[in-house]
Amino acid sequence: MRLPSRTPRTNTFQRKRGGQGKKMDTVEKDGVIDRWVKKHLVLYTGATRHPFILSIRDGTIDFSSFKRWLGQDYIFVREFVPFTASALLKASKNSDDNSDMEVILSGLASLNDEISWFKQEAANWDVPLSDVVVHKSNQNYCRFLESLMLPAVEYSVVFTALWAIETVYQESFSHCLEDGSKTPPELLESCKRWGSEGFGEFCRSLKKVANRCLEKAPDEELKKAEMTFLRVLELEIEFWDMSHGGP
Ligand SMILES: Cc1ncc(CNC=O)c(N)n1
Repeated sequence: MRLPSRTPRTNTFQRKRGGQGKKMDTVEKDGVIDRWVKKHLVLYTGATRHPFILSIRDGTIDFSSFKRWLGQDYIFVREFVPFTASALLKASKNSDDNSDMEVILSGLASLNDEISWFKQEAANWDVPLSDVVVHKSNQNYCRFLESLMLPAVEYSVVFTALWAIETVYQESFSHCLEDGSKTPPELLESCKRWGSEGFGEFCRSLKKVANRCLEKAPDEELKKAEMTFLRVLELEIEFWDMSHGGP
């Protein structure tokens, strides 16, 4: 199978210049993150082009799957808040760049809106959030987040996870908004939450921070961060499987 080539939109330097690969010196060198995405492209594509997402994009999604996802994701996002807060705490202690904290803080602020949005959306879809039974895949993912909140976990590892978790959603939901997609109108709001250009910009900021930390990290830490990236991809796939009605 030939995998689709990625658009050069991750290349912010080139984008800002409005260039289409004019001169070699305008092409930014791949950072650690891009190298990992290329190295693990099959797993990455598995997480960002999952059948659940493809069924939203082609309009064949079963709304009961969407409702299952909604209830489970609300639980996940509640756990994601303290995880993001733990990243903020590490940024305030370890970071050599003051703007890191602002990037995470904007993420926390949008999580505040997101929780309200989930409550409203659940009410619209008649999903009672108070009696959602947490699915095993979700439990595993939440437990993994908890393990990353421990003080001993390095900042670069936490940031890699944060970037990967947000980016899987961004790449997935933006795919449902592209020209030619047949996303049901009822689901457009959800897709825009993560698929919008604003969220894309946020993910690029996360990536810059992650790359900067990883470039300075010793080999051992780099290995840990790469394993964490892979684990996030696996957990995201399991989360989609669960939503899609898988095991
Ligand atoms: C399972 C999962 N992964 C990533 C996200 C996106 N981050 C915050 O909303 C999410 N909501 N759920």
